[in-house]
Amino acid sequence: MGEKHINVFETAQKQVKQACDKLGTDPAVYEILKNPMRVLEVAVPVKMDDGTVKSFIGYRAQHNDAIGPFKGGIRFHPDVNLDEVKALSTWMTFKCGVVGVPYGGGKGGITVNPSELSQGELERLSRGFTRAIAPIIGEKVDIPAPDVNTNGQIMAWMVDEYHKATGDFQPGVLTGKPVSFYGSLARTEATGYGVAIMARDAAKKINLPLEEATVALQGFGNVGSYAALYIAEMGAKVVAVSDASGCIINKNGLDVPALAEYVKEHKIVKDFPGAEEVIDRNEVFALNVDILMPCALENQITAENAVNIKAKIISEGANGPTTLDADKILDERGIVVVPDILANAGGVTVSYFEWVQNLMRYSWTFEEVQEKQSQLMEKAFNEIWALKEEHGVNMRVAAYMMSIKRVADAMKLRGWY
Ligand SMILES: NC(=O)C1=CN([C@@H]2O[C@H](COP(=O)(O)OP(=O)(O)OC[C@H]3O[C@@H](n4cnc5c(N)ncnc54)[C@H](OP(=O)(O)O)[C@@H]3O)[C@@H](O)[C@H]2O)C=CC1
Ligand SMILES: O=C(O)CCC(=O)C(=O)O
Repeated sequence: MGEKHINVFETAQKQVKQACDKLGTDPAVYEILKNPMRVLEVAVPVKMDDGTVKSFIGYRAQHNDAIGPFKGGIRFHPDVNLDEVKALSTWMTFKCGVVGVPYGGGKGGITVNPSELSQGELERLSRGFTRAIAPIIGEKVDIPAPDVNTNGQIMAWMVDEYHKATGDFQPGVLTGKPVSFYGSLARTEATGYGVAIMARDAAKKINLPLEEATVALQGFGNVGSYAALYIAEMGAKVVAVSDASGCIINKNGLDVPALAEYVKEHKIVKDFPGAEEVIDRNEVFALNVDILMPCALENQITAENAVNIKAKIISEGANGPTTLDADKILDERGIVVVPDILANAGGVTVSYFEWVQNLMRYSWTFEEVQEKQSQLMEKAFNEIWALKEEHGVNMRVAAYMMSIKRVADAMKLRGWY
């Protein structure tokens, strides 16, 4: 499934335009925000294990830094392309604005299937990409982090390579690092934890007791696995989980910690012994559940499958999982969508805490970090819910309205328009 032909950068631009129109902002605001301020495309030659050299294309998009340094992950995936990176950097600007962390938006990626690389090739590619983007990143300038198929080890290599390339040891130049190397406790869990908190808050608003709620997730990587673990811990029943291999079901509830252990070892969900049934991965959205958590990639909830959705709440773990047409259908059908720029903002929120700890050379406990994260996200949720009620818009439009106003105010004060 997934409508790859839908251009996600055009989606991002339309989302921004819609909220600018609703706010009645000065035309200059959309004129500035419709494109990233800077985009760098690089070709990274890598010596492969067989002695050949392969050149990989990568990007770093810097959307807007009116509020603070550019911030956003780096994705390694075969579908990475310029428009995708531009869209993801746009979404980052407004995600940071929603939770009020002092950053603008950035995003990077390399067009590569990392599962085809050896560990040595992966390291050389990560280091080569860091050297290529080193001139435009920095602890106070642009701070990358993990995204799809990147992790703490890759962030640690990148900090090391940045140090070698610049002679400047800046552990805060990347976040999402291993805890034993300037990482923050609770960063690995943060995005999924936030997705679960946002689903819980939405359930409260529509009087859906979590203990009676059923949940289905698309994607069981970093975001999906922790979203599932936390929503189960909060009392809901996770009945379905999909990944690229298929969708597993247990109507009595999957044992999520056991599934997480299983996937660590076997990589795929399909053969998990605790499943009652395995269905096609594309059927996950049509299941009879109360809460859906898309935690994979863009353009997954489409006009075609949105009509079959039975859930009352969608908490978007992925960036851009819902197409514009699908959004309209979900809205008309009264389904509460907690938009990506709020639902998955836990990652960048705790990245911010990691960066603050790096700059202070100090560390907080796991509980302190999670407490700070939930406070920021719940505050944002309540503000957005109130705005949605006040203006009669959905949560996505309300989230953009709140965030655009913050960015626009900063741009105005800086004299950009
Ligand atoms: N990591 C973070 O902190 C943040 C991530 N996000 C967003 O969350 C999403 C997921 O990221 P993350 O968890 O880090 O990435 P991971 O690489 O850890 O996991 C991605 C998951 O999506 C699955 N997947 C891919 N295609 C499909 C499909 N067609 N159907 C079902 N499952 C599929 C993968 O399955 P398989 O392994 O079988 O390929 C895997 O389980 C992305 O949109 C990312 O931008 C947002 C905020 C922060
Ligand atoms: O942790 C971060 O800085 C950014 C994470 C990210 O890429 C995202 O929120 O999409």
